[in-house]
Amino acid sequence: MSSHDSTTMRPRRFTASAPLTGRMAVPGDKSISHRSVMLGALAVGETRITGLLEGEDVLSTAAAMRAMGATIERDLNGMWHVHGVGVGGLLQPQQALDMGNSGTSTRLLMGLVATHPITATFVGDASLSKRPMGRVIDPLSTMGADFTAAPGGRLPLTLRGISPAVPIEYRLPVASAQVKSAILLAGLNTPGITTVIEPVPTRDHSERMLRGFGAELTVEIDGDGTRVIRVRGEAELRPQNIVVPGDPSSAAFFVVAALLVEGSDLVVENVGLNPTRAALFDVLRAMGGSIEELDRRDVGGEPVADLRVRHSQLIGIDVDPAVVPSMVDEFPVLFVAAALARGRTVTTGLEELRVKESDRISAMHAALTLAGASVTETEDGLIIDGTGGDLLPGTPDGASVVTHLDHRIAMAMAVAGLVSRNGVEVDDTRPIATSFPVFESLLAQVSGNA
Ligand SMILES: O=C(O)C1=C[C@@H](OP(=O)(O)O)[C@@H](O)[C@H](O)C1
Ligand SMILES: C=C(OP(=O)(O)O)C(=O)O
Repeated sequence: MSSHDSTTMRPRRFTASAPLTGRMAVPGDKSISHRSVMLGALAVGETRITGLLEGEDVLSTAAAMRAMGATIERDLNGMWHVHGVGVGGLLQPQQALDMGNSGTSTRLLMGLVATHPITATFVGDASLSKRPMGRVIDPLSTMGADFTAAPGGRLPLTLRGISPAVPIEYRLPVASAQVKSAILLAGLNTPGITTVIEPVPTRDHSERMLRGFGAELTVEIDGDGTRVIRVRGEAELRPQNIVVPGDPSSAAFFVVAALLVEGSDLVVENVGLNPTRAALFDVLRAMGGSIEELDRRDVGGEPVADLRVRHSQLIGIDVDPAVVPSMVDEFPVLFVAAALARGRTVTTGLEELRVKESDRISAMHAALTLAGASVTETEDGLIIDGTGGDLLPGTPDGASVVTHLDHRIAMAMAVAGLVSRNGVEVDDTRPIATSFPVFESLLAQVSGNA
């Protein structure tokens, strides 16, 4: 599908909202959902998953694991049942694996296939086909896998896996949980110890879940914070009962919307607050946002709380680049918060945003500018001078913001529409279904339009 295919695009104008009130729950965490399906598919026996995110990205992972031999079914109560093939037991897929829009599916599955004696071709949509895969091709080649990729190390690509593979010690050149996870998953079916050295911590769901499934995995933290992660190969994974916590990256849109829309007082239930994911909420609090944690608890080995969010006058800040990995997907909606804050917000260190589903720095620069915000683009971030709480003008008649097949641009600009005078026209809402299929219905519910 093309991002400019006007025959099938689904445009929508998001307009000024009534206060967001009541209680709502966001769907399951996307990162944890992908990993639940993958690890379940590698365990021998039945893994049961409650709260799985049923978004297109996770369904791409499930289809690929089925194509490689796992049985994966959803029952009438919404519980997912995965019967795995065992580490080393993945079968050669008969057709190309369609990864849709999902970078996580692609990179993590490349890790799995790399150390099995099978060949798989990975294809994806126009957005995914622009994204760099060299960052996983390099370490997986060192382990012995062989790749034929489109120019620039992109999809479509064919991967010939190898078994036995060679264990490696790899220092991540870029802060990426996907690269880390690809290598750890490759290490599962590799004799000996595979080591990933992570100078900047990224989301640690793979480490937590691999341990939970019974893999021998250790994490050592050096004096300077560098993490050394070792996994012993030829692992035997044991099936698990998994409860997936709510996705903080999805909660982010409603938290920001409630902070910005006057009169809002909203409780977002069951939000995952793993410290490697939750920096957005700290940054918003530092900007003056009222976000209260209620009933902190553990769900599926992850910290979770209900968040009570009340409308607040936000103040611009300089965002510390050290927090970037722990809120990497939340910058589009943070930019919207900054556009309504009093004063200037400066973000730096966001180079990775340029290689997500879209170049999120330039996409948000263009989108917010069209909606009437005051935004300057730099090499590695945006500088935003906020309105001080006044509504944004909104997009002019006949013009719409371009989402470039990027769900987070679509949802961030939907939130901008709620605090605009004329509304914000988004060119295509279809990408929202990759991570948050019920976004629009939840928005209608909490703003009293259901
Ligand atoms: O490991 C994961 O589940 C993810 C890691 C991040 O990507 P990078 O590893 O490319 O930073 C993030 O942007 C993505 O949405 C999910
Ligand atoms: C970057 C994202 O996902 P992925 O890399 O899996 O496409 C995201 O969900 O914002």
